Amino acid sequence: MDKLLIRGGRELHGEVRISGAKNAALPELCAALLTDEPVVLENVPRLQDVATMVKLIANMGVGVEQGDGRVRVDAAPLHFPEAPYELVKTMRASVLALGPLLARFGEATVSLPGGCAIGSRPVDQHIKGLQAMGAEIVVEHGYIIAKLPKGRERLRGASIRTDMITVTGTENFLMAAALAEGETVLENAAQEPEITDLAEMLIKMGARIEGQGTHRITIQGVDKLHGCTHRVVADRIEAGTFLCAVAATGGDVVLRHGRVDHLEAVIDKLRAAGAEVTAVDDGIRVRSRGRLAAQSFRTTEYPGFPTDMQAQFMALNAVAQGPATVTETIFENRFMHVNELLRLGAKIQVEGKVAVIEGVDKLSGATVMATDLRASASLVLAGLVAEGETLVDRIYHLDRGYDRMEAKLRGIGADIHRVK
Ligand SMILES: CC(=O)N[C@H]1[C@@H](OP(=O)(O)OP(=O)(O)OC[C@H]2O[C@@H](n3ccc(=O)[nH]c3=O)[C@H](O)[C@@H]2O)O[C@H](CO)[C@@H](O)[C@@H]1O
Ligand SMILES: C=C(OP(=O)(O)O)C(=O)O
Repeated sequence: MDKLLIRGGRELHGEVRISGAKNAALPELCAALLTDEPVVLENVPRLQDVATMVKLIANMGVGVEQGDGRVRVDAAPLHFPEAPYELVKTMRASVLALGPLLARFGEATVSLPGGCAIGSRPVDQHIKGLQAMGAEIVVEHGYIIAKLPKGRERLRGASIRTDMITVTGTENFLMAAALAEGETVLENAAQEPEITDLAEMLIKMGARIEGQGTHRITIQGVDKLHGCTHRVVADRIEAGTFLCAVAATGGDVVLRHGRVDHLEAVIDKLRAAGAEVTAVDDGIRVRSRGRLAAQSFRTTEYPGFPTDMQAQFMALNAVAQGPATVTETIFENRFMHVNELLRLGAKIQVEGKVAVIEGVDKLSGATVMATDLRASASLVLAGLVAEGETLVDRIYHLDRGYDRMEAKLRGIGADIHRVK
């Protein structure tokens, strides 16, 4: 099993190219299932979840060609509208196949994604919303089995208000509603940039959507969608991770393609901590010197502080000056990195949803174990600032969602290597 060996204590300097967003590429690969014409996605990140999604749709009979960050999807030959457990178990985003399959074929069988390290993550809201659109859904033997009632050819538009804001739920409804009969109104919709990017792609395919980027999205269903070429939006979480890395280690780095406007909550905290963050031509520049001031924050839905950045900012707080509280409001079990940070010498106490961090002068390298995607990134950041060697085990979690992270870090001066 691959591990990362990091020798900490180096400043980071230079330029990093931010890849396309995992959390946009995954729904967009599923959106390509909505049409029998070819769809080309550009700027697709090279990471394990994308490979899994490609495998999942290829298994349905879809033609997929890949190369140079482009993926061409031809869903005309799709004949098996199913997502089996073996492929779904490693990636919750597989549930995004449900809406498009149901909308185009009137049936779908998708394995329940199951719980994962960060929380139980049910999909009840996805099911409830699609039922409101006329689907008959049962959950049996670990599968969501959905179909249209006899005599119906299309989903019908509906007014859907979810109990909480759900990102992939909103995406499933957007894709399903694009081909439904009549109008769908999504109240309490997620506003993440990945939602807006998906909506823009669907509009290129002929969908009629208004209100993306707000809590109320209206979709007028159309009979047919066509092919398109779409460039995946830059990954704000990858950019945020590099921002925290440079802020914590010190240095001066430009994140090419990074978007300041998608990271305001994180950048506000970095500036308050003492890092200099500015918008530059097609990118973000971050400069940092000396010890930062620890920052308290609560994770909330976009445009609030993203839960997907909580672990990385916690690593920065661990070596900053003063106390800070971090409150995780989205997932019930997203402090798995804390015990590993403690092994590096951090001082953190967790009480329910709140972690209290007392910044220490230095961390010291040790062997630590990654438990989920962003926890892994947090441990890498901690390793970059720790004295001596840190070995991060189980980095398959990191590979799920980062495009060659260690190569990018090496490119700006980090001493980090993949070892067996
Ligand atoms: C592939 C992808 O885009 N993943 C992102 C997406 O995950 P994902 O879309 O799975 O996260 P949601 O926005 O759905 O989850 C928000 C909260 O709602 C709960 N919930 C959600 C749906 C449902 O049917 N029932 C229910 O109870 C969840 O357990 C969680 O507590 O948004 C999360 C929150 O920003 C991010 O951390 C993930 O990186
Ligand atoms: C939790 C994440 O992803 P997923 O929803 O794919 O598990 C993430 O990107 O941090």
